[in-house]
Amino acid sequence: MSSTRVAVIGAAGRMGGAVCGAVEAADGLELVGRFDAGDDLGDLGGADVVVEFSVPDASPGNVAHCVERGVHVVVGTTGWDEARLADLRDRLAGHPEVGVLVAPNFAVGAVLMMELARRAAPFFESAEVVELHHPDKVDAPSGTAARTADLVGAARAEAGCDPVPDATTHDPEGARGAVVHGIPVHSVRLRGLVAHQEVLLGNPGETLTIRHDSLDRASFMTGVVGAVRRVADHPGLTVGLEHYLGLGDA
Ligand SMILES: NC(=O)c1ccc[n+]([C@@H]2O[C@H](COP(=O)([O-])OP(=O)(O)OC[C@H]3O[C@@H](n4cnc5c(N)ncnc54)[C@H](O)[C@@H]3O)[C@@H](O)[C@H]2O)c1
Ligand SMILES: O=C(O)C1=N[C@H](C(=O)O)CCC1
Repeated sequence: MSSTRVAVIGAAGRMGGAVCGAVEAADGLELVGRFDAGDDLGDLGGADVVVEFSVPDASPGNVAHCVERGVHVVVGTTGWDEARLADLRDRLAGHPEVGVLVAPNFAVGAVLMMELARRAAPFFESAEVVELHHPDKVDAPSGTAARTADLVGAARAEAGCDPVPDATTHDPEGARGAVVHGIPVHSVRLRGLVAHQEVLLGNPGETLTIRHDSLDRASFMTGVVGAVRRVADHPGLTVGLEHYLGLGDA
């Protein structure tokens, strides 16, 4: 059987570099292109699948370039809000054979953390998300935290839960953090960290904390390589690796 040709966009970055190594080490995958800022993407090195880990403002244009050329894309870059996803869905309608996976986190433990939080949140009065990352990260809150808050907020709304209780009336410094889908989200940036998150759930007399730690970028590689192998079998847009793992809603 012939190998799958893979190109990486953002190849000079922390994730892109790790992905290039993982692709080179994987059976049945061949690394045919490394692209970074300022490069002409051209024919993408003849790739069947592109892995895209760049920056939020560049990612939609890079993905559009791939889709227009009929190339499947595995996207790890953050910043894919509803408006950007809607534009991508429209673009894919003209290329129904192309598969694109947009996943805020490729670590299996993080995927399970989000799924467990989604299921648990309607059983608790309070829910908050704390994400902790290395200080070279440019976006806040993290894509994982935003997605977690979205999933938790939607599950609570569907179950008819009240808003999370919060008596704060005076917060001149914004200490209560961002609010995503009704869920407070707090971002820590600390030298020494990689990528970590806690989902805090509370009821009278009890709390439940669901925590995930990526201690090394190796944690993302099994998910990325698995997605490269599967993306052609999932035409259209898929948001979240859980859908490739048999978890989550359709
Ligand atoms: N989904 C996941 O599992 C996961 C895991 C880690 C990081 N991320 C996300 O991946 C992205 C990259 O993270 P990182 O730590 O590798 O960042 P990084 O800054 O190390 O790498 C980003 C790379 O993108 C390049 N770049 C900038 N503009 C570009 C353009 N127009 N076209 C092509 N490349 C361009 C930069 O030069 C750089 O080499 C971030 O959005 C981050 O949040 C996602
Ligand atoms: O290191 C990063 O940057 C990460 N970004 C993703 C996010 O924003 O959720 C995934 C975790 C690591």
